[in-house]
Amino acid sequence: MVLAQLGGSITRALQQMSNATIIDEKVLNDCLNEITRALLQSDVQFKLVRDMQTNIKKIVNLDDLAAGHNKRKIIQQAVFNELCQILDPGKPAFTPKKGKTSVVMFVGLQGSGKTTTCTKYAFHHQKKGYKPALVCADTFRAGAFDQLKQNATKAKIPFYGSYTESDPVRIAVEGVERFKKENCDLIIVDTSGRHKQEVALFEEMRQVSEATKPDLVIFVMDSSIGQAAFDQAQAFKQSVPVGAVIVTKMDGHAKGGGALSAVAATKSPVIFIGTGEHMDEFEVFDVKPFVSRLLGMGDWSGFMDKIQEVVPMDQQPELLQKLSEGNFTLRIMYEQFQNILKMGPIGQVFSMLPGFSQELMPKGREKESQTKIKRYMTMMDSMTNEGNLFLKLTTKVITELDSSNPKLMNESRIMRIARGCGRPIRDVMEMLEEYKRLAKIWSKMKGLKIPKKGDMSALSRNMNAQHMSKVLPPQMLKQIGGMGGLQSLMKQMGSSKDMMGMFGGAEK
Ligand SMILES: Nc1nc2c(ncn2[C@@H]2O[C@H](COP(=O)(O)OP(=O)(O)OP(=O)(O)O)[C@@H](O)[C@H]2O)c(=O)[nH]1
Repeated sequence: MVLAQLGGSITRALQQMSNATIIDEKVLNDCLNEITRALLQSDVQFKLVRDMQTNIKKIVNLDDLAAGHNKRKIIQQAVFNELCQILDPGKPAFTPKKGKTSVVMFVGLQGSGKTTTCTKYAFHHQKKGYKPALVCADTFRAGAFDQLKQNATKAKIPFYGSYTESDPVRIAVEGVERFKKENCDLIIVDTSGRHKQEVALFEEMRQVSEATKPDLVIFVMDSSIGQAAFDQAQAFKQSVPVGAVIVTKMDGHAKGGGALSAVAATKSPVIFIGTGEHMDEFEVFDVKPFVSRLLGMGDWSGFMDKIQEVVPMDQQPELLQKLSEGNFTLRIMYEQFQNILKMGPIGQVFSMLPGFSQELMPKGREKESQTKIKRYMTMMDSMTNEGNLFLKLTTKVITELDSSNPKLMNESRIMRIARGCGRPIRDVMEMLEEYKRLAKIWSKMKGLKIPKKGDMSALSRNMNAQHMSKVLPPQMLKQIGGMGGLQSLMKQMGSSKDMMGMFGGAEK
């Protein structure tokens, strides 16, 4: 996944350095060399890496380190600042306004994912209430119009193009005019690509740009182009006024460091990344959370957003209430499993937690745990649900799924469940053991203060390190630096709403 290896290497270099008893110039240099190597291997341009190393050396004061301050944090902060600096050109990209016509032109080499990305970009804005439209000014590649037409039809986005007209400028102008009349507020022009940077391509791009006067030109770059990224991005910038970058195929094996180089070359921010072939495999790109995840520092706000995305708002207060009562039922476990499956790759979600790098969750393991979750859910489907009584207390009916007393799961019930789902008895027992383990963890949440509006971010605000340490997997807790590390982390976090508060000094 996205630069995971780089993040892992940097985290290891920092770890090694903070293990050293005395931090002198040599130890610092070793650490920086290690980080430099990792960046170069990830295809970040040589000059950028060299400048970064010089800057860090200027910033990091060895006397501070010797005085016993948190060495790892000081260097990590410096690396964080430098990477943010590279990725943040200092001015935001143009953002289209709803109800006011904007023209956005896409440029990039053939196969970079330009056409796919145009549709993703249109679809993203459509979901936000914009009225987008697509114009296919790619007359170079046979089939380009059909591809755009197909994508646009799928997303129900109006499109314009021609099978016969060979002049891209004419098509672009006609398309933009048509959609202006139709009051579209986001007109996206897809242009031709070439296999390599050619004079003809740049000339065509320049003409389309002059004729349509785009508010924004987006340079689309394939993340796997490696060290060529800087030069390629610069060549495009010299022909048209590139104002933003979208890096595609970040889901592949690409090292991804080229993205950093492209920003430096175009002095334009990365605004989205493409993470798959499908329409919604498209993520807004934010510098600080990205770098933070890269360095294993976590992205608390991203994590909370992810949770809010999957636990429907109306279920949140109820869930919190139950947890605060220490009432963790099998049904809650079932619902949480459902949520975990909805969250997407677990490694990706965990990488948002501080101290946990994505590299730690090997791909195979991820699949394994998803399969296990699904297996547990199948078994739970054989448990008594509504209408099928488990216990009848005087006023309340409790089903197996709603019980929080595992002792009531006797042998005959276990045998019935195993028969019902066609799994061996030991599997059902394993699932119940897992439930007991989780129930024990969550019982520690008893007494948690429930915020009035009951949202998940408020939950984390009220969590103290004690609560948190009991919920985190032991391996993760160890990574953060045990209870002490967690306490200081939470203190630094202040408000978990914005984990970046932790990096207060990172603000420029
Ligand atoms: N895995 C993955 N594939 C992608 C992504 N973006 C685009 N692709 C694929 O990359 C291939 C090329 O994408 P296109 O959109 O056709 O490329 P293009 O740059 O428009 O090519 P031209 O129109 O010839 O200039 C297609 O197979 C896309 O499905 C991405 O983020 N991840």
